[in-house]
Amino acid sequence: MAVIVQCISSIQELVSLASEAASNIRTVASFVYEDEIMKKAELSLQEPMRITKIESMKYGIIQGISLCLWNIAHAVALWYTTVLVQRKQASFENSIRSYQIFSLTVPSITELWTLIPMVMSAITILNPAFDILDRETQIVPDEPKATSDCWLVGRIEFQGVNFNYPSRPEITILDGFNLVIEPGQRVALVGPSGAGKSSVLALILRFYDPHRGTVLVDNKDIRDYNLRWLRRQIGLVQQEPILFNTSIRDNISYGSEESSETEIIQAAMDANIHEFISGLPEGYGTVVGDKGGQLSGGQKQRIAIARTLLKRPDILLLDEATSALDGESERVVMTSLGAKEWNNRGERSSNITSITVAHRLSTVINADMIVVMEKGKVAETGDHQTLISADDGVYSRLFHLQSNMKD
Ligand SMILES: Nc1ncnc2c1ncn2[C@@H]1O[C@H](COP(=O)(O)OP(=O)(O)OP(=O)(O)O)[C@@H](O)[C@H]1O
Repeated sequence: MAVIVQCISSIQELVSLASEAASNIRTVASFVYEDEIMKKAELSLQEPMRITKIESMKYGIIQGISLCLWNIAHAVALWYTTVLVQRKQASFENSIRSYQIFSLTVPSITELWTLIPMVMSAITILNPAFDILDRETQIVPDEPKATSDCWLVGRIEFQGVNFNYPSRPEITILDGFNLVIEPGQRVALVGPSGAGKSSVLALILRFYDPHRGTVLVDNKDIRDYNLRWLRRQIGLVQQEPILFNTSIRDNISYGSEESSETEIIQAAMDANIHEFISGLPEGYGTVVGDKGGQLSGGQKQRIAIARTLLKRPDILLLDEATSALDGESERVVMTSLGAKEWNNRGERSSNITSITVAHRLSTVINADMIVVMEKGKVAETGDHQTLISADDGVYSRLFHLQSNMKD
């Protein structure tokens, strides 16, 4: 059984290698790595080939032996039938009847025997799938009793949150993390790479639950909300937006299919991408290609922002979402995001709460509050002016470093 598992894992390795190489073909080609990929593919096929050869031989031998045994049994049965008839110990009629039953049933039994290895392989292949299906999720996505009938003002609070990823329990990502974000605040999370900024966003979206401490939204433990409903109130735009191989219109209205053309255009305008789309021969009907391959990084990001704005979230999370935009374009997008109120929905009178994770500090100077993170903790908070005036502060140091690099 172990050999079958090994064979399957080698084939899975090959499939993932091939799909990874195909979807990253530009990187592969630019590093002239095609031959290496082929070598790796051949290498990963060697073991399944060796196993398949041995298994085929075993199967052939079993088949041969069973066929041989069947023919011998056939001959013995025929011979014994003749003997019984000659000795008048059985009538000819009964002997033929018994022989017929024997010759019809025995091949089926032999056939069953040869099927056993195939059945065992099928069970081995299916077992991991059943294990996944049987796995109980710790975060219930659709708890009917959980809160889902309100709208959010967008106050977020982290109370003494300790967090580590389940795959690396020994590494503490957030360590006694405390933060209060008031409704409508535009907050920027900054700090060195690996400080835990994106992990903060992951906890707000409840991709994970904290190990210790509480995340509160509108003063209520995030675990008391219906998860699907909560995620519908939150908009997330990531650095690498996922676009589908369909029209720009469908990509923007993804998840908000009921939106009108006017609303789609307004979202595109807010994301500063309407002008570009209008200039295309097929406008909003332009198909963007596989993973948005026919668009630039900045255009993809702006379409993703438009898609999120159309969702009209109460809380907006931007994880390096404007990193591919030029300064002017970024300024326009950030200004329009800052002014979002959704008051045309008649439900909000204040701005939406937004949390932006950014490396380029020039993009966060207008934030209401800048949170500087270091090693899973809040190192400093304040607005740009306050933080820049603390000469020995982390923010001040990072800001001057980035300004000097530009000069
Ligand atoms: N899914 C995951 N499983 C295990 N560890 C992870 C996972 N995602 C992130 N990490 C680890 O958690 C730590 C914090 O990552 P996080 O992405 O939150 O940092 P960050 O401050 O946003 O970094 P960056 O600015 O480089 O994006 C890192 O050390 C990272 O390796």
